[in-house]
Amino acid sequence: MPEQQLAEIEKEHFSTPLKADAFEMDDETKISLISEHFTSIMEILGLDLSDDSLKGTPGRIAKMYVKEIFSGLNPINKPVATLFENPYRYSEMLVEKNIAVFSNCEHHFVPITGKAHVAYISNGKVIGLSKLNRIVQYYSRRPQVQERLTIQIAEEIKRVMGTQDVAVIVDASHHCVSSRGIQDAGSSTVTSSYSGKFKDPDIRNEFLRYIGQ
Ligand SMILES: Nc1nc2c(ncn2[C@@H]2O[C@H](COP(=O)(O)OP(=O)(O)OP(=O)(O)O)[C@@H](O)[C@H]2O)c(=O)[nH]1
Ligand SMILES: [Zn+2]
Repeated sequence: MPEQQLAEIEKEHFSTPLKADAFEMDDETKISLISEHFTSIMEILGLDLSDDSLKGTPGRIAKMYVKEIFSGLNPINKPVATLFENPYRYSEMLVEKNIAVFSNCEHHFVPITGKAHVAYISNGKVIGLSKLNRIVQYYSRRPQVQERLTIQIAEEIKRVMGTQDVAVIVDASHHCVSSRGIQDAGSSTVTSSYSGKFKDPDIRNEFLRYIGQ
């Protein structure tokens, strides 16, 4: 098994709970099995799978789970960060704000949608901006709780940039709260992670000002 897959299974307090054999099955087998199981779910619900519009749904869902919305479970899909030298000696914080978050709640498997705002202070290198968006997208593409998503994004930026000076805010709506259950469409959930220099209230406030909070 590739090293990054093993590393993902070895548990940190912020790791997604994964089975030891999580990556032993290939994607095509996962898609085929999920499709079979989803066929059963739809049949139990009473749907007629010979219908032209419904018949492809189990396969579509299986492919979507493995290749799209849960593709971030497999560290093979983790974005590789492009780092650059910092000859211009930019030493202030860099903020990437309003990064789209499309995730799914691990309790109900319905969407979590919102925004992430991330910041770091360079420890020598700078990162290609889009890689910050990609890190957010990668960890969003798992069944999630927002607290863990926030920490996973922060830990990955710290690891890649070799600095503790990282801040992350996620502001998201949970469809399990809006479309079912309590059915409160107006509320959203804000989570944050501040490390290193961002523990300083002045630095933290500068970040909050940039993101308009
Ligand atoms: N802390 C946290 N809770 C979450 C998150 N996403 C969903 N939840 C909550 O997880 C809880 C699951 O509670 P249960 O009581 O087992 O589920 P339920 O019967 O469907 O609860 P209701 O949503 O209240 O109908 C709910 O209160 C959800 O709102 C998240 O990202 N973080
Ligand atoms: Zn939920």
